[in-house]
Amino acid sequence: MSIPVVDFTSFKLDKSHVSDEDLEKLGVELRAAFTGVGFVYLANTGIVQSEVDKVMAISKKFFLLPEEKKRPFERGNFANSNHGWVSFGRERLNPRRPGDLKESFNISSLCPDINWPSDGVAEFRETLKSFYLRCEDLSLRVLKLMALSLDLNPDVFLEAHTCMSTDDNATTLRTLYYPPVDTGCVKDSQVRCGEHSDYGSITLLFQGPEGGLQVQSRTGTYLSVPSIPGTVLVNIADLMQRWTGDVFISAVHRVLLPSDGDSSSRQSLAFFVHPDDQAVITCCDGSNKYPPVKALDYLMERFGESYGST
Ligand SMILES: O=C(O)CCC(=O)C(=O)O
Ligand SMILES: [Fe+2]
Repeated sequence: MSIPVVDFTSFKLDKSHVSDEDLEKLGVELRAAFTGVGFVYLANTGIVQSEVDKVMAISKKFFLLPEEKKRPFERGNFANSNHGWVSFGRERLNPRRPGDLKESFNISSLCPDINWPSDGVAEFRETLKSFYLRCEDLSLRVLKLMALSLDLNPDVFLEAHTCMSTDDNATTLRTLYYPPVDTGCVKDSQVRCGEHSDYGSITLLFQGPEGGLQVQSRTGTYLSVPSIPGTVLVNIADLMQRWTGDVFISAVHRVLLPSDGDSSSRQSLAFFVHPDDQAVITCCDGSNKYPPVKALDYLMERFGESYGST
């Protein structure tokens, strides 16, 4: 089993016309990926590598700032409870392991009066905001294709994602930084990013050239997921698996330690798409396999597991 690459040219960003035939073709390809391994690489989406590189470069500049410059932006200091900087080791995506060897910054609010890092990273705000909006655009295209691919009303997922980029929707652009690993300080079973599946509807993922991501296949073995420049990795998250009555698969993934002697850092960007806070997620095939759940209630429960509190 491997992760397919799908050519998204016919529905790329900024394209206003797409034929029904092209939509159907893309739907069939996405369906095969999402019912199989749960991950797909999209090529030619309109989001180009130079945009990704720019976001990674300004992010790295932020992460390398002295701690006192980052502290004021810590997650917990904002009205939006998930927005902000998450310090090194703070999060455990697999609660059975020690804290992940990474730090991150969550952009969960685009509210105009929010305080952004600017000292030494003047372009941080504009670069991340515009990347957020590009990812939002692409996600809506993917959500439409997913509904079509299941022969559902093409708006069934879109109707539950009408408030992205407002405080009534938890969608988050997260920039991640994995510093060089100091093997002398690594705790037993500690890794860069513990085994987990994502919480929301879908995730767009961009890895730096280092790669390192691994995805668990249906048979339980882990596949290496290299970085393919110019592509966007898209994966199904848990609430979408539940929404589709387990038709689309939310696969477990992780990032282990680099090999001995590898002292490189690693970066990635994840755009976690969530339904609107008040959206009630009910199995779209009418199966009632899972009881209806409000998107925000579901998310809060999951955050409680990865941060050790709600
Ligand atoms: O850094 C990566 O490549 C993966 C990160 C991830 O899976 C996550 O933050 O949910
Ligand atoms: Fe993840």
